[in-house]
Amino acid sequence: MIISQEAYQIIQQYTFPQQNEKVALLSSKGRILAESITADRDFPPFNRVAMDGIAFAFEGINPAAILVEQIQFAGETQKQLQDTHACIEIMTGAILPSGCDTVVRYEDVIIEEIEGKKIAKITIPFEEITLGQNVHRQGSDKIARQILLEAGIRISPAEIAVMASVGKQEVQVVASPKVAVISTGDELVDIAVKPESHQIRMSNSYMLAAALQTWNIEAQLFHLTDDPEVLTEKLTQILEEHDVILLSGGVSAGKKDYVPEILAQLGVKKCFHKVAQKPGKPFWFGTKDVENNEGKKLVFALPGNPVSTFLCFCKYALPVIAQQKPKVEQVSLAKEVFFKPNLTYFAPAQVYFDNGKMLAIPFEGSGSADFANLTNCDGFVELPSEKTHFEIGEIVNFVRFR
Ligand SMILES: Nc1nc2c(c(=O)[nH]1)N[C@H]1C(S)=C(S)[C@@H](COP(=O)(O)OP(=O)(O)OC[C@H]3O[C@@H](n4cnc5c(N)ncnc54)[C@H](O)[C@@H]3O)O[C@H]1N2
Ligand code: MOO
Ligand SMILES: [Mg+2]
Repeated sequence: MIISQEAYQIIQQYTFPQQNEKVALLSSKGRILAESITADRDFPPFNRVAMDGIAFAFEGINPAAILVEQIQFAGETQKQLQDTHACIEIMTGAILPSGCDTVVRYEDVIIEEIEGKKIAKITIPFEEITLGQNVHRQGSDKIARQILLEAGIRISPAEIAVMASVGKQEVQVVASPKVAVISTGDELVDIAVKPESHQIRMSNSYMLAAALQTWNIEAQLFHLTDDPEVLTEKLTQILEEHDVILLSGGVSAGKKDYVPEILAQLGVKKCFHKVAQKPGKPFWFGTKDVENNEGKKLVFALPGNPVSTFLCFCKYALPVIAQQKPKVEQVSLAKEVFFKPNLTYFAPAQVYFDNGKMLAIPFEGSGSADFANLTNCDGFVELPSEKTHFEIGEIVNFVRFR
């Protein structure tokens, strides 16, 4: 049996077989960028006016009387200032007219009709105006051919905006793994079936598929009975067709817990079986080589008790599947916990903010089969194995699922 930190380290060494794919810009949200994105033109691409008002040449202007020559709207081609002492009315987003270098906003100007001419007068002290104000200079943010986004970053709406602005309609991203979620067990029926008194509906598959969906990863769902022939035949095929396999159930000490043995027979190399933790002690993990790829097929055989399944998925599997190192969150315990066994204890907990501090109330429920208890919780507090009493105010790690 290995400790939780070791199990985590072992799994993080691996990646599923890496491939890239091209997707429509909007479908790239949440994915990992597999190409670098360069600026096709300067940012902004022209001297962009930043305030509605008047534009003029700063040098030699008479703030008390400035002739308004015309208006330059956003989206119009660039206009030209004729008289260096005059101005052009200007709108935010317009290109700065040639001959102008400074913009004063409408709030600081009065424009009057005098003898059929429009005359602007600046109403604030001229010392408050600076040369070039309210002009977002061409190339002041980024310059053409500069790299805007490096390959390897995760795409959020901010990156989508940058890519849209350089005209990227399709984006090269790292392909999501092909994931199989497999429930095992003779006692399980699908949710469409009314269970007999000795049966239960399978909930683990739906829990895992839903968790993957939040990362835009689609999973194919399977149910296999506790029959060595069925397991062998189906797992052979599933292993061929998928990069990541998430099994639940059949990994403990039961007479029909065949999963580890059959995976080994199918060439999945065991990395470990059993982790010194509660829940999820019987967790099994292995890998299978893939030809011409550094990545490996990753097989997570999760213990069947739903809280164990979910903890092992959140703590160990999701970071590699989503290729996202979890943010290390720490919380302060708001309730004391006693836990005797020499195991890392992942206790379900609800978190809330108080005075800028994140507090966690452990909701231990009635154990690793009590998955309804998770609906009150946001994640698991990670309580180290070295201690048996965890006091109020103690700072511990938090594995978040909500
Ligand atoms: N003699 C021992 N017995 C058990 C040990 C042990 O160390 N020695 N470990 C216990 C622990 S801890 C766990 S966790 C479970 C893990 O068991 P398995 O991985 O073999 O899972 P199953 O036996 O197939 O099922 C356990 C439990 O979970 C329910 N289950 C399974 N799949 C689903 C599903 N898809 N949806 C909902 N519920 C599911 C299943 O009906 C069982 O009740 O073993 C202990 N035993
Ligand atoms: O891992 Mo088991 O979940 O302790 O019941
Ligand atoms: Mg079992």
